[in-house]
Amino acid sequence: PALRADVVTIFPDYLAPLRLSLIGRAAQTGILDLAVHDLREWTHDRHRTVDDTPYGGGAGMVMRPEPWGEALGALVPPGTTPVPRLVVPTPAGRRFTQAVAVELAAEPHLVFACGRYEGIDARVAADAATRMRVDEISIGDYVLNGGEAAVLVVLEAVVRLLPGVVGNPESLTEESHAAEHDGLLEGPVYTKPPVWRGHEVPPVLLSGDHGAIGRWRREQALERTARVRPDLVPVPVAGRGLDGLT
Ligand SMILES: Nc1cc(-c2ccc3ccn(Cc4ccc(CN5CCCCC5)cc4)c3c2)n[nH]1
Repeated sequence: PALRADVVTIFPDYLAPLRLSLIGRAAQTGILDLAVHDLREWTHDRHRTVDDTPYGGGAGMVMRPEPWGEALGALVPPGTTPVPRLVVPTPAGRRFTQAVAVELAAEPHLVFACGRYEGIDARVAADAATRMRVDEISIGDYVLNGGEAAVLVVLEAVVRLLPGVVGNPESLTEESHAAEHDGLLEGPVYTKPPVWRGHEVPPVLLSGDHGAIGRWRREQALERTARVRPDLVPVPVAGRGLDGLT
């Protein structure tokens, strides 16, 4: 497979959507080798306890280190090659962007640790870091109840970049945030009918003048980016003039 992905969670059913559509097909065709594991497999008490009260006080509960240590030890035994990257979703992680998705898509093996409660005992990541690259990732500045939704987001963004997953690889380079698109947002898209409820498709798109269409689309991308995401509008660097922006 191009990518092996192990997901550890106390809610394995939450990852069921990964069996659908594009990602499901990638798993079926063997491009992706996906395994979802229930963390409670690595508990040994009658109540299969995975959480406990936080040292230092504070609200909520913290996930105990022992089950995580055993789970990661079982999935990544010492000496495993290639060494996987451990992706730990957290509000306190580095920002997940298209560039990070491209980075992760180049990895042969990803292990996702889905936390719940107020998070995972910090020693789990510290201990794992002695054996693998630990990547704490935030999918945005808002607080979820756990890491599972973040794993769905990360895996969707990563798997669609793998060769053979998306029918038309061209579509991967013309979209928003793609480096080839200068990281601009893509403009509006249209299909038949040419007029719908009185709304016309911009005539240039029906003109067949591909130069004009390309310029129009660029202008639309710049306009939309300036309106919706001014932070993404490239600032012309001295000496580089407008190249690539015309
Ligand atoms: N991008 C993004 C990812 C996540 C995410 C990912 C993984 C887990 C695991 C648990 N939660 C819930 C949660 C809630 C509140 C806090 C705040 N923190 C608690 C300790 C004391 C200081 C404050 C932390 C964790 C998660 C949340 N949310 N958003």
